[in-house]
Amino acid sequence: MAENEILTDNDEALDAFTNNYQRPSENPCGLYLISPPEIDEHFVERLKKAFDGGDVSAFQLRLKGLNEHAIARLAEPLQKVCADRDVAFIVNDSVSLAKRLGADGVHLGQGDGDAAEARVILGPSAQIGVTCHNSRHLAMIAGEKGADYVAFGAFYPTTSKDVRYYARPEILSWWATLFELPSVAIGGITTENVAPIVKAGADFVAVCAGIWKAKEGEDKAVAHFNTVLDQAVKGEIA
Ligand SMILES: Cc1ncc(COP(=O)(O)OP(=O)(O)O)c(N)n1
Ligand SMILES: Cc1nc(C(=O)O)sc1CCOP(=O)(O)O
Ligand SMILES: [Mg+2]
Repeated sequence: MAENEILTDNDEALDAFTNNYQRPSENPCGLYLISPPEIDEHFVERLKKAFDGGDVSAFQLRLKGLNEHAIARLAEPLQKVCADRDVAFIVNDSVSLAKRLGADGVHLGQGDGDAAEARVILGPSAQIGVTCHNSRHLAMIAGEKGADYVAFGAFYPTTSKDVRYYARPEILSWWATLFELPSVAIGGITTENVAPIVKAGADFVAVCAGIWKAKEGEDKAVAHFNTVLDQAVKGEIA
Protein backbone atom coordinates (compact mmCIF):
# COMPACT_ATOMS: atom_id res chain seq x y z
CA MET A 1 0.00 0.00 0.00
CA ALA A 2 1.39 3.43 -0.88
CA GLU A 3 2.27 5.87 1.87
CA ASN A 4 -0.83 7.80 2.98
CA GLU A 5 -3.12 5.35 1.27
CA ILE A 6 -5.91 4.50 3.69
CA LEU A 7 -8.59 2.03 2.84
CA THR A 8 -11.65 2.55 4.98
CA ASP A 9 -14.84 0.58 5.17
CA ASN A 10 -17.25 3.44 5.57
CA ASP A 11 -20.29 1.86 3.94
CA GLU A 12 -22.76 3.16 6.55
CA ALA A 13 -21.62 6.70 5.92
CA LEU A 14 -21.97 6.21 2.18
CA ASP A 15 -25.52 4.97 2.53
CA ALA A 16 -26.39 7.83 4.88
CA PHE A 17 -24.96 10.34 2.40
CA THR A 18 -25.76 9.95 -1.28
CA ASN A 19 -25.27 6.25 -2.14
CA ASN A 20 -28.63 4.50 -2.49
CA TYR A 21 -30.25 7.85 -1.76
CA GLN A 22 -34.03 7.85 -1.71
CA ARG A 23 -35.65 11.15 -0.88
CA PRO A 24 -37.80 10.50 2.21
CA SER A 25 -41.39 11.69 2.08
CA GLU A 26 -40.99 14.20 4.91
CA ASN A 27 -37.83 15.56 3.18
CA PRO A 28 -35.26 15.84 5.97
CA CYS A 29 -32.16 17.85 5.21
CA GLY A 30 -28.66 16.63 6.09
CA LEU A 31 -25.67 18.68 7.21
CA TYR A 32 -22.53 18.58 5.02
CA LEU A 33 -19.49 20.22 6.61
CA ILE A 34 -16.87 21.95 4.48
CA SER A 35 -13.45 22.30 6.12
CA PRO A 36 -11.97 25.74 6.73
CA PRO A 37 -9.76 26.69 3.77
CA GLU A 38 -6.67 26.45 5.99
CA ILE A 39 -6.09 23.99 8.82
CA ASP A 40 -3.20 22.53 10.80
CA GLU A 41 -2.72 19.18 12.54
CA HIS A 42 -4.80 20.35 15.56
CA PHE A 43 -7.92 20.64 13.43
CA VAL A 44 -8.76 16.99 14.09
CA GLU A 45 -9.84 17.96 17.63
CA ARG A 46 -12.21 20.55 16.23
CA LEU A 47 -13.64 17.99 13.82
CA LYS A 48 -14.30 15.54 16.66
CA LYS A 49 -15.90 18.32 18.68
CA ALA A 50 -18.13 19.23 15.73
CA PHE A 51 -19.23 15.61 15.35
CA ASP A 52 -19.97 15.50 19.10
CA GLY A 53 -22.58 18.20 18.49
CA GLY A 54 -24.97 16.07 16.43
CA ASP A 55 -25.69 14.48 13.07
CA VAL A 56 -23.35 15.22 10.18
CA SER A 57 -23.80 13.44 6.83
CA ALA A 58 -20.50 14.32 5.16
CA PHE A 59 -17.26 16.22 5.60
CA GLN A 60 -15.39 17.77 2.69
CA LEU A 61 -11.68 18.42 2.93
CA ARG A 62 -11.30 21.69 1.00
CA LEU A 63 -7.79 23.07 1.35
CA LYS A 64 -6.82 25.59 -1.27
CA GLY A 65 -3.21 26.32 -2.17
CA LEU A 66 -1.56 23.21 -0.70
CA ASN A 67 0.02 20.45 -2.77
CA GLU A 68 -1.42 16.94 -2.67
CA HIS A 69 1.31 15.56 -0.39
CA ALA A 70 0.59 18.22 2.22
CA ILE A 71 -3.16 17.66 1.95
CA ALA A 72 -2.69 13.88 2.21
CA ARG A 73 -0.71 14.30 5.45
CA LEU A 74 -3.44 16.45 6.98
CA ALA A 75 -6.18 14.18 5.63
CA GLU A 76 -5.16 10.93 7.29
CA PRO A 77 -6.41 11.56 10.88
CA LEU A 78 -9.48 13.42 9.63
CA GLN A 79 -10.44 10.53 7.39
CA LYS A 80 -10.11 8.12 10.30
CA VAL A 81 -12.40 10.25 12.51
CA CYS A 82 -14.97 10.40 9.70
CA ALA A 83 -14.86 6.60 9.32
CA ASP A 84 -15.23 6.14 13.10
CA ARG A 85 -18.27 8.45 13.16
CA ASP A 86 -19.90 7.15 9.95
CA VAL A 87 -19.47 10.47 8.19
CA ALA A 88 -18.66 10.36 4.46
CA PHE A 89 -15.18 11.77 3.77
CA ILE A 90 -15.16 13.79 0.55
CA VAL A 91 -12.06 15.29 -1.07
CA ASN A 92 -12.41 18.57 -2.93
CA ASP A 93 -11.09 19.18 -6.46
CA SER A 94 -8.84 16.16 -7.02
CA VAL A 95 -9.82 12.72 -8.26
CA SER A 96 -6.22 11.54 -7.96
CA LEU A 97 -6.05 12.57 -4.30
CA ALA A 98 -9.43 10.95 -3.59
CA LYS A 99 -8.11 7.76 -5.18
CA ARG A 100 -4.82 7.91 -3.30
CA LEU A 101 -6.60 8.35 0.04
CA GLY A 102 -9.37 5.85 -0.63
CA ALA A 103 -11.81 8.67 0.17
CA ASP A 104 -15.55 8.09 0.09
CA GLY A 105 -15.89 10.59 -2.72
CA VAL A 106 -14.80 13.70 -4.52
CA HIS A 107 -16.36 17.08 -5.18
CA LEU A 108 -15.74 18.45 -8.67
CA GLY A 109 -16.19 22.04 -9.75
CA GLN A 110 -16.79 22.88 -13.39
CA GLY A 111 -13.04 23.15 -13.92
CA ASP A 112 -12.03 20.13 -11.84
CA GLY A 113 -12.68 17.31 -14.30
CA ASP A 114 -15.41 15.17 -15.67
CA ALA A 115 -17.76 13.15 -13.42
CA ALA A 116 -17.89 10.20 -15.83
CA GLU A 117 -14.09 10.00 -15.93
CA ALA A 118 -13.97 10.27 -12.14
CA ARG A 119 -16.38 7.33 -11.95
CA VAL A 120 -14.07 5.15 -14.04
CA ILE A 121 -11.15 5.99 -11.75
CA LEU A 122 -12.95 5.87 -8.38
CA GLY A 123 -15.44 3.07 -8.99
CA PRO A 124 -19.17 2.58 -8.51
CA SER A 125 -19.45 3.32 -4.79
CA ALA A 126 -17.57 6.65 -4.82
CA GLN A 127 -19.72 9.69 -4.05
CA ILE A 128 -19.17 12.17 -6.85
CA GLY A 129 -20.56 15.67 -6.41
CA VAL A 130 -20.60 18.38 -9.05
CA THR A 131 -20.85 22.16 -8.72
CA CYS A 132 -23.73 23.42 -10.86
CA HIS A 133 -23.83 27.08 -9.70
CA ASN A 134 -27.34 28.35 -10.63
CA SER A 135 -27.69 26.30 -13.79
CA ARG A 136 -30.41 23.74 -14.50
CA HIS A 137 -28.50 22.78 -17.62
CA LEU A 138 -25.26 22.02 -15.72
CA ALA A 139 -27.23 20.00 -13.18
CA MET A 140 -28.88 17.84 -15.82
CA ILE A 141 -25.50 17.24 -17.49
CA ALA A 142 -24.00 16.28 -14.12
CA GLY A 143 -26.84 13.82 -13.59
CA GLU A 144 -26.32 12.32 -17.04
CA LYS A 145 -22.62 11.93 -16.30
CA GLY A 146 -23.38 9.87 -13.22
CA ALA A 147 -22.93 12.39 -10.40
CA ASP A 148 -24.26 11.34 -6.98
CA TYR A 149 -25.32 14.85 -6.07
CA VAL A 150 -25.59 18.26 -7.68
CA ALA A 151 -24.51 21.36 -5.76
CA PHE A 152 -26.23 24.72 -6.28
CA GLY A 153 -25.01 28.05 -4.91
CA ALA A 154 -24.07 30.45 -3.67
CA PHE A 155 -27.37 31.15 -1.88
CA TYR A 156 -26.01 33.98 0.25
CA PRO A 157 -22.86 36.15 0.35
CA THR A 158 -19.92 34.19 1.71
CA THR A 159 -16.49 34.99 3.09
CA SER A 160 -15.18 31.48 2.35
CA LYS A 161 -14.87 31.83 -1.42
CA ASP A 162 -14.96 34.45 -4.17
CA VAL A 163 -18.21 33.48 -5.82
CA ARG A 164 -19.35 34.55 -9.28
CA TYR A 165 -22.77 32.92 -9.29
CA TYR A 166 -25.76 33.23 -6.99
CA ALA A 167 -28.61 30.74 -6.90
CA ARG A 168 -32.18 31.15 -5.68
CA PRO A 169 -34.18 28.58 -3.70
CA GLU A 170 -36.49 28.02 -6.69
CA ILE A 171 -33.80 25.94 -8.39
CA LEU A 172 -33.91 23.49 -5.47
CA SER A 173 -37.70 23.12 -5.77
CA TRP A 174 -37.45 22.64 -9.51
CA TRP A 175 -34.78 19.99 -9.08
CA ALA A 176 -36.62 18.11 -6.31
CA THR A 177 -39.81 18.02 -8.36
CA LEU A 178 -38.14 16.45 -11.36
CA PHE A 179 -35.23 14.38 -10.08
CA GLU A 180 -34.48 11.83 -7.37
CA LEU A 181 -30.74 12.67 -7.37
CA PRO A 182 -29.97 14.65 -4.20
CA SER A 183 -29.17 18.34 -4.21
CA VAL A 184 -26.70 20.19 -2.00
CA ALA A 185 -27.16 23.90 -1.28
CA ILE A 186 -24.03 25.93 -0.48
CA GLY A 187 -22.86 29.48 0.11
CA GLY A 188 -23.25 31.66 3.18
CA ILE A 189 -25.70 29.31 4.88
CA THR A 190 -26.30 29.89 8.59
CA THR A 191 -28.87 28.79 11.16
CA GLU A 192 -30.54 32.16 10.60
CA ASN A 193 -31.05 31.87 6.85
CA VAL A 194 -31.29 28.12 6.16
CA ALA A 195 -35.08 27.69 6.49
CA PRO A 196 -36.07 28.86 2.97
CA ILE A 197 -33.47 26.51 1.50
CA VAL A 198 -34.86 23.54 3.41
CA LYS A 199 -38.40 24.53 2.50
CA ALA A 200 -37.40 24.66 -1.17
CA GLY A 201 -36.28 21.03 -0.97
CA ALA A 202 -32.50 20.88 -0.50
CA ASP A 203 -31.44 17.38 0.48
CA PHE A 204 -28.24 18.63 2.16
CA VAL A 205 -26.83 22.00 3.18
CA ALA A 206 -23.08 22.49 2.94
CA VAL A 207 -21.65 24.84 5.55
CA CYS A 208 -18.17 26.16 6.33
CA ALA A 209 -18.07 29.48 8.24
CA GLY A 210 -21.44 28.79 9.85
CA ILE A 211 -19.73 26.01 11.78
CA TRP A 212 -16.04 26.88 12.10
CA LYS A 213 -16.51 30.61 12.75
CA ALA A 214 -19.53 30.21 15.03
CA LYS A 215 -19.01 32.09 18.30
CA GLU A 216 -20.79 29.30 20.18
CA GLY A 217 -18.16 26.74 19.06
CA GLU A 218 -18.39 24.00 16.45
CA ASP A 219 -20.23 21.45 18.61
CA LYS A 220 -23.01 23.85 19.56
CA ALA A 221 -23.14 25.13 15.99
CA VAL A 222 -23.73 21.58 14.69
CA ALA A 223 -26.36 21.02 17.40
CA HIS A 224 -28.02 24.34 16.50
CA PHE A 225 -28.07 23.41 12.80
CA ASN A 226 -29.62 20.03 13.65
CA THR A 227 -32.38 21.74 15.63
CA VAL A 228 -33.07 24.36 12.99
CA LEU A 229 -33.01 21.86 10.11
CA ASP A 230 -35.52 19.72 11.97
CA GLN A 231 -37.77 22.72 12.70
CA ALA A 232 -37.56 23.87 9.08
CA VAL A 233 -38.45 20.40 7.77
CA LYS A 234 -41.52 20.37 10.03
CA GLY A 235 -42.49 23.85 8.83
CA GLU A 236 -42.13 25.29 12.33
CA ILE A 237 -39.84 28.09 11.07
CA ALA A 238 -39.69 29.88 7.73
C1 LIG B 1 -20.66 20.89 -1.84
C2 LIG B 1 -19.84 21.84 -2.64
N1 LIG B 1 -20.44 22.62 -3.54
C3 LIG B 1 -19.72 23.48 -4.27
C4 LIG B 1 -18.36 23.55 -4.11
C5 LIG B 1 -17.53 24.50 -4.94
O1 LIG B 1 -16.67 23.78 -5.83
P1 LIG B 1 -15.80 24.61 -6.91
O2 LIG B 1 -16.74 25.38 -7.76
O3 LIG B 1 -14.87 23.69 -7.58
O4 LIG B 1 -14.99 25.62 -6.02
P2 LIG B 1 -13.87 25.26 -4.91
O5 LIG B 1 -14.56 24.71 -3.74
O6 LIG B 1 -12.95 24.24 -5.49
O7 LIG B 1 -13.20 26.55 -4.63
C6 LIG B 1 -17.77 22.72 -3.17
N2 LIG B 1 -16.44 22.72 -2.95
N3 LIG B 1 -18.52 21.86 -2.46
C1 LIG C 1 -16.92 26.27 -1.32
C2 LIG C 1 -18.04 27.09 -1.77
N1 LIG C 1 -18.63 26.93 -3.00
C3 LIG C 1 -19.60 27.78 -3.22
C4 LIG C 1 -20.38 27.84 -4.46
O1 LIG C 1 -21.23 28.72 -4.60
O2 LIG C 1 -20.14 26.98 -5.32
S1 LIG C 1 -19.87 28.83 -1.95
C5 LIG C 1 -18.63 28.10 -1.06
C6 LIG C 1 -18.24 28.55 0.32
C7 LIG C 1 -19.01 27.81 1.38
O3 LIG C 1 -18.62 28.27 2.62
P1 LIG C 1 -19.58 29.11 3.61
O4 LIG C 1 -20.53 28.13 4.20
O5 LIG C 1 -18.63 29.66 4.64
O6 LIG C 1 -20.23 30.18 2.82
MG1 LIG D 1 -13.09 22.93 -7.09
